[in-house]
Amino acid sequence: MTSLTMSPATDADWPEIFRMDARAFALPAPLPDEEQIEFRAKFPDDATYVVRDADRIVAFSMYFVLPMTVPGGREVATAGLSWVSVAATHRRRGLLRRMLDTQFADWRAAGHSLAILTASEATIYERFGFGPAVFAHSVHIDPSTAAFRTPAPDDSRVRYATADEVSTRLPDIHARWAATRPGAIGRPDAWWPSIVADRGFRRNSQTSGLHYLLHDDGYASYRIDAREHTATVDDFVAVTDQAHDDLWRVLTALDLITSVHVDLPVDDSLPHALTDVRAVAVKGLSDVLWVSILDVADALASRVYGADGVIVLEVGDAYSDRAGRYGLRVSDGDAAITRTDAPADVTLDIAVLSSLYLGGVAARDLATAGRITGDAEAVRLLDAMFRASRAPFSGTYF
Ligand SMILES: CC(=O)SCCNC(=O)CCNC(=O)[C@H](O)C(C)(C)COP(=O)(O)OP(=O)(O)OC[C@H]1O[C@@H](n2cnc3c(N)ncnc32)[C@H](O)[C@@H]1OP(=O)(O)O
Repeated sequence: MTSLTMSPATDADWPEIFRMDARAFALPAPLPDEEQIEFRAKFPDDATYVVRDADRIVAFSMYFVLPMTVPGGREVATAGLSWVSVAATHRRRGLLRRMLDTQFADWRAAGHSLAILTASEATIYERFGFGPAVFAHSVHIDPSTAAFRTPAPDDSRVRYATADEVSTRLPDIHARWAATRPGAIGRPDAWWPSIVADRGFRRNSQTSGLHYLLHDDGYASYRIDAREHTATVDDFVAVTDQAHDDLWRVLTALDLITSVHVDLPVDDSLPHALTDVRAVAVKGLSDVLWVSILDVADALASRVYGADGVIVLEVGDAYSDRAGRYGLRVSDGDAAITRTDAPADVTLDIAVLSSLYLGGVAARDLATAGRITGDAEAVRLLDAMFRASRAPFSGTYF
């Protein structure tokens, strides 16, 4: 390990970083130049690390600063860990741990109270205090049975749009949507070109480019698989219920399409708007966003709660220094948090508290699974406090 050094990435490192990450993430390699340029434009200069073995790069990690909506509607700047890769030649020698130790210190120094990530595997990040916090249903919709209960409006405001129109309209629509959903991740300006660009490596020879549907209060993009006659929704954002239904009326009535595939929030209203609830078949449940609370008092004070009350949490943390006893006093939905010596009502790990944070996992279920201990009354209160009015949905993979 002594020959291994860690330092911020320099401009000259990027071609090698792209080669290494393409190998690690099983992406097509080499990545075309235009895609490398697009990716590079998304990365901040001051938040990237490489590990070198002599003069070769053998590991990389970075983070974005990403706004995330928390229950109650406040937007919190989070540290979004991403592009973590360790060369197959150097795996399981502690490089991920070493990079994360540095990232954690950076996040703390920058004053972030929350870190987030989209995980390649579900067994890696709990040891660092991350818990799965946002889930999505992967669904297949059968257009032949997907009839809406109410007639279509005469004046549907959904239209096909060009990439240029979409580029102009999406940022505003997306920001308006993000304010309505806990867990929604805001997209930095530098991300839009690559989201709309529809680059070739995201499709195979049978798959169409992106088709864009636009509404004053929403949009959707999808691709068609010409051999399977399926459509896969790439992005779906609706600020209003009307936009949601108007867009889905179009997407569920695409001629010659036998199945529409999409990831939906777990509380999406679509099945209930249809005459046949089985038209929306849930094929899987995925853990789309992991959260780690970095500063317990700050993070817990940022969100709004579903029930008032007083509870003492005994938080465990085997990775860093978040362990301790925290008193949570909620009044009119707002919390005051203090360190306390009072007896604990419930005991839970920092990863479990992080899973609860956005309201996407119920305290009751975690207690049933043995991940929270405490008497039934305390668990009921914890459950009621951490509920959110809507299931969280992040909407962006990074
Ligand atoms: C946020 C993101 O970017 S998610 C993407 C993560 N990257 C990938 O999946 C790309 C392919 N994989 C890799 O590049 C690497 O295998 C990594 C990054 C997952 C792991 O890197 P390594 O340097 O091998 O991990 P490191 O040796 O530091 O292990 C740290 C701990 O995590 C554990 N661990 C590492 N990888 C895994 C895994 N895939 N599954 C379960 N546990 C794992 C190790 O056993 C070790 O446990 P311990 O310290 O508690 O005993």
